[in-house]
Amino acid sequence: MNELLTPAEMGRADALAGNAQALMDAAGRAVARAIMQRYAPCSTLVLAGPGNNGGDGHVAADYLRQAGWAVTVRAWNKASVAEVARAGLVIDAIFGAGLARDVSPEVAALLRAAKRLVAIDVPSGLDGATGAVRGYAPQAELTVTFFRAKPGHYLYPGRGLCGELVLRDIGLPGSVLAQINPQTWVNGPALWHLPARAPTGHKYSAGDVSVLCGNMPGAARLACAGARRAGAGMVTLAADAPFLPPEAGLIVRAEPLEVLLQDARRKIWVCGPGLGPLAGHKLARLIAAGRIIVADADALTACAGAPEKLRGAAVITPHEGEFSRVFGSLRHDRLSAARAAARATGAVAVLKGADTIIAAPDGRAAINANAPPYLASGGTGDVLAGIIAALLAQEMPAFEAACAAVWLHGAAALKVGPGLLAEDIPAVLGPLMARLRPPFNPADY
Ligand SMILES: NC(=O)C1=CN([C@@H]2O[C@H](COP(=O)(O)OP(=O)(O)OC[C@H]3O[C@@H](n4cnc5c(N)ncnc54)[C@H](OP(=O)(O)O)[C@@H]3O)[C@@H](O)[C@H]2O)[C@@H](O)CC1
Ligand SMILES: Nc1ncnc2c1ncn2[C@@H]1O[C@H](COP(=O)(O)OP(=O)(O)O)[C@@H](O)[C@H]1O
Ligand SMILES: [K+]
Repeated sequence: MNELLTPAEMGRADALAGNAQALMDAAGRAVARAIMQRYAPCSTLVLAGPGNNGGDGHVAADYLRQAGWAVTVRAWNKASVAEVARAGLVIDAIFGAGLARDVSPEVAALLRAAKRLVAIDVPSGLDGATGAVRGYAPQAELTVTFFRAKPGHYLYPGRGLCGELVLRDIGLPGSVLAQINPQTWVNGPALWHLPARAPTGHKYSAGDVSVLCGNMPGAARLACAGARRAGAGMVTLAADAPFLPPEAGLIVRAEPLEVLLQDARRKIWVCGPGLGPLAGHKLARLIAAGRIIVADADALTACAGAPEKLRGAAVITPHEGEFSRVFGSLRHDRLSAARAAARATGAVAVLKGADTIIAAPDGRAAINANAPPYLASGGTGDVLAGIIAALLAQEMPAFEAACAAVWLHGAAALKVGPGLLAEDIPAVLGPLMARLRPPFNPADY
């Protein structure tokens, strides 16, 4: 159920399944049930559009009436703002997957008048492929969608407009997915497996991560803490100058980068957090040396307007500001922009934010949905870069490593709770990862 289907892919699923009438009956019934489970009977107005979304609305009205509800159905172009405003509950069945252009000001005025609104499939005006609003889209209390959710249910602003999202099975067989071959998922443990630790492993076999340290050493140290707690066997803070670390166990090397690169075991590098103006030069050096690189923060800023300089990095982790600096301003379709960035650089692109997108150069993409808003706190991105590096060091493929790290980062933040500081995240990673790793069974070895 992790797959996300664009409206176009959902159309193909419908066509492959065939029995349109039965699907519509199941969809309308699912909407009526979801409403009856959450609301007391009240004067209900269905705004029905010209396509199948409107058809679902008619069916839902029939089921609600059978249950004794007072329901009026109005065609979307016949309803008045006044009757919408009077209704106790409005069921928005105007446009769903067939939204083809911006909604008109007249439709927007109708939807705006609703006091309480339940959306069928999507709030009308919400682009299911991108999460963008086309003209206007109302705030729903509840959105009932069918078979598989859409990217727009998980991407802001759409995610915020859906209210509670309910996904219902309507009898469409999962086997149609084999023909559609969806390439977008909600991020979660079903997409990746954390590597097992061999009982005979040593610190280098669990992975060696080096973190470049520059003029803001706190950021690099946070990345080190993330990497150490996410299971890297050896983590080195590569400082250019002698540096006294307060935490025991953090290995600091003050040799020049060229000297450190002579050690072939130093395969995985975090380049960027707190690195300062030398970040561009150091990134180029690491790429030339064929290292596996997580490029973050200052390394991204050093590539402003020059995404080709990131070719050779394994994972890039821009927030929206850094992304815009490198790739140009982000418009309404961040999912496509992240995919294009991954294609252009050959790196897995992690576009960070409330709805972090992880995109692979081959077109796969995951949208993360478990991160609480208090994760937005200085330094949490540095910790994330370290977690990704640690999972790369444990030989997870780049897309899976980035997805797993983003999910663990969000889950860790939830576990810490409000008031979180970046340095709280590493401490809770161990127990979280222990639950997800394959069970350790000596008999297997
Ligand atoms: N598997 C599933 O999930 C199932 C899904 N089902 C349901 O089907 C829904 C999709 O149905 P759908 O394809 O008929 O499209 P829908 O959204 O009703 O709109 C199309 C109409 O709107 C019009 N139109 C578009 N934009 C407009 C605008 N801005 N302003 C004005 N008009 C606009 C467009 O006009 P046109 O562009 O052709 O001029 C066309 O007439 C889906 O959301 C779900 O509810 C279930 O029934 C069964 C299983
Ligand atoms: N509203 C939000 N909800 C959930 N997570 C968020 C939100 N805003 C930002 N984040 C997450 O917080 C982290 C911030 O990283 P970043 O912007 O690099 O900050 P820093 O440079 O201070 O480490 C990212 O993982 C991002 O996905
Ligand atoms: K709708």
